[in-house]
Amino acid sequence: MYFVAGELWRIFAPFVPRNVLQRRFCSSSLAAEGTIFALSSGQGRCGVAVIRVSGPDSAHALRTLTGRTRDLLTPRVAHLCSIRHPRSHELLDRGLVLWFPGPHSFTGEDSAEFHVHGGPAVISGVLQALGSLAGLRPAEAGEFTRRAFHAGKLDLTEVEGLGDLIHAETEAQRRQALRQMAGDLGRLYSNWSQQLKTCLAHAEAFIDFGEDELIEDGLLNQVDSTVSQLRVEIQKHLHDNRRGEMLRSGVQLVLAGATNAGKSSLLNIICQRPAAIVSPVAGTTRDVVETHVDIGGFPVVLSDTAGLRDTEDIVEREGVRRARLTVENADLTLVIIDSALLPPDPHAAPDFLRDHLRNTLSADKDLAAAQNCLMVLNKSDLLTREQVSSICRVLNQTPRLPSACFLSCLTGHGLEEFLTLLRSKVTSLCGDPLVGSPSLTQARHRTHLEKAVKALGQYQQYREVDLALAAEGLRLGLTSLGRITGRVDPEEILDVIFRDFCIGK
Ligand SMILES: Nc1nc2c(ncn2[C@@H]2O[C@H](COP(=O)(O)OP(=O)(O)OP(=O)(O)O)[C@@H](O)[C@H]2O)c(=O)[nH]1
Ligand SMILES: [K+]
Ligand SMILES: [Mg+2]
Repeated sequence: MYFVAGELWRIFAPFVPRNVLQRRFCSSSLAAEGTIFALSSGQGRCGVAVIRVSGPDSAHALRTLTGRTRDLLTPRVAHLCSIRHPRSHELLDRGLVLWFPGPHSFTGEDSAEFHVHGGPAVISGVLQALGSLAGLRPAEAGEFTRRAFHAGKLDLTEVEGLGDLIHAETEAQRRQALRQMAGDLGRLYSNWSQQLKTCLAHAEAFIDFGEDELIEDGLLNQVDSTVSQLRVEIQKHLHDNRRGEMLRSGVQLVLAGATNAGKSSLLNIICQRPAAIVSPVAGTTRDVVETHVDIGGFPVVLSDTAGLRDTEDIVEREGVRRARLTVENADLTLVIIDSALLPPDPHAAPDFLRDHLRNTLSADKDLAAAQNCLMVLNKSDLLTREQVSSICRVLNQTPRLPSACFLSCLTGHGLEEFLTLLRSKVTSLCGDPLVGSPSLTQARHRTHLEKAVKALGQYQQYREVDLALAAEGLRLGLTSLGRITGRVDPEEILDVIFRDFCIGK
C-alpha cells in the first residue's frame, strides 16, 4: 500500500489496457481525485495477496467484479466471492472481499479489499480487471496514505510512523514506530501547538484590545510563563542524545584500536559470519567494514576499522584517517586492546589504558566524558587467571575510567559478559521507546523544533519593547510546530480568540 505500488506497476504494466497506461504516464502531477487501486501486499509468489481500492467508484468496482451490490456486503466483514473479469466474465479467482464505506476506512474514502491467491496470474488478472473500469487508475506510491493524511485520518508524524513500521527490522524499532503511528508524538507536538495558539491569541487580543477592561490583568504574564516553560520543554526534547533518531537509523558502533588487537575477530564474532579478514599481519584492515546487527532488539551499524598506527604506507594511512573519522562520528566506541601488552604490574594498568584511550578516541577528549566507550581487553587467553583477576581488582577501584571487560576471541571466554555489557550500553543509549515521553525520531522534526525554540526566543527578546514583533515570534513558532504534523491553520487562531473572549459580544 505504501511503497510497492510504483515498483509493481512496472511488472504489471504489460497486462493493463493502453488507456490506463496513458492516463498514468500522461498525468504529470498526482491527481488527488479518482478511484485508485494497487497490490498492497509484498512482491513475489505468496499464499494471499491483498489488492486495495479507494475512491468514489469503489462500490462500482466491487459490484462489477463480484456481482455483489454494496447492500449485500456487511461493512468490514470478509465475504467469500467469485471474482470475474467485467468484460469476459471469466472467473479470475475465488477470494475474500471487504467493503469499507467512508469515512470509516484507512483513507477516509469508500474503499474495498480483494484478498486473492498470491500467484502472479491471479494478481495481474484482478489488476487488469480493475484497470479496465472507467474512473479507476493505479495508485501512485504512497497515495493511499496521502489520501488518509488529506482526510485528516493521520498527521504527518503518524504517516512517518507508518513508514517506519513497514521498514522496522528490530523489536525496539517496531515499538517506537507503533507508538508514533498511534499518534503519541503527534499529540505531544499538537499539545505544544495548542498552548502556543492560546498564547498567540492572548497576545493578539492584548495588542488589539489592550485598553479594554475585558482583557484581564496579568494576561501577558500568563503568556510569558507558558512561553518560557514551552521553550524549556522543547529544548529538553531536542537534547535527548538523538535517542529516537538512533533507534530509527541504527546505533553507530565502532571497533577501534591498535593493529592486531583483534578488532576484525570481534566483528566476525558479533555478526556471526566472516565479514572481515582476520590475519596475523598488522594492518590487515584498511577500509571501514560495515555490518548491520540486532543487539538486544536494537538496530546497530557495526564498523570495523583499520588499526591505529603511524605508517608510511599511503593506503594504510588513508585507512587510519577513515578510522579516526568513524570514531569521531560514533555513538559508541569499543576500544579493543591486546591484553598481552598490559604492563606486568597491575597497578600500572589504569595509566596504560588511559594512554591507549587518549590515542584511540582523540588526544584531548576528556576520559570521564568518554561515556560512550567500552574497553575490551582481548586475548585474555595469553594471561594467567591470576593476572586477569588482579588487573580486574585494580580497575574496579579506579574511578573515571570507562567500563572494561576481558575477552578471548580465540576461546570465546568472557563472551557472554561482554555481550551483556554491550547490550546494556546500547539499551541505555536508545532507551525503552515505550517509556517516558516519545522521542524525536527524524531530522525533519529537529529542524522545525529548533526553529520553534528560536521563534520563542524572539518573543522573549521583544516582549518588553515591541509586542507586535514578539507576537510574530509566537506565530513563527506555531508555524514551525504545525509543519511537523502538517497542520498549519490561521483560522484556528481566530477560533481560540472567539472561544476565549467575548469580544464585541
Ligand atoms: N591468542 C589470541 N589471538 C587472537 C585473539 N583474537 C585475535 N587473535 C589473533 O590476532 C591476530 C589479529 O587479529 P585481527 O582480528 O586481524 O586483528 P585486527 O585488530 O583486526 O588487526 P588489523 O586489522 O590489522 O588492525 C590474528 O592472528 C588473530 O587470530 C585472541 O583472543 N587470542
Ligand atoms: K591483523
Ligand atoms: Mg582488522
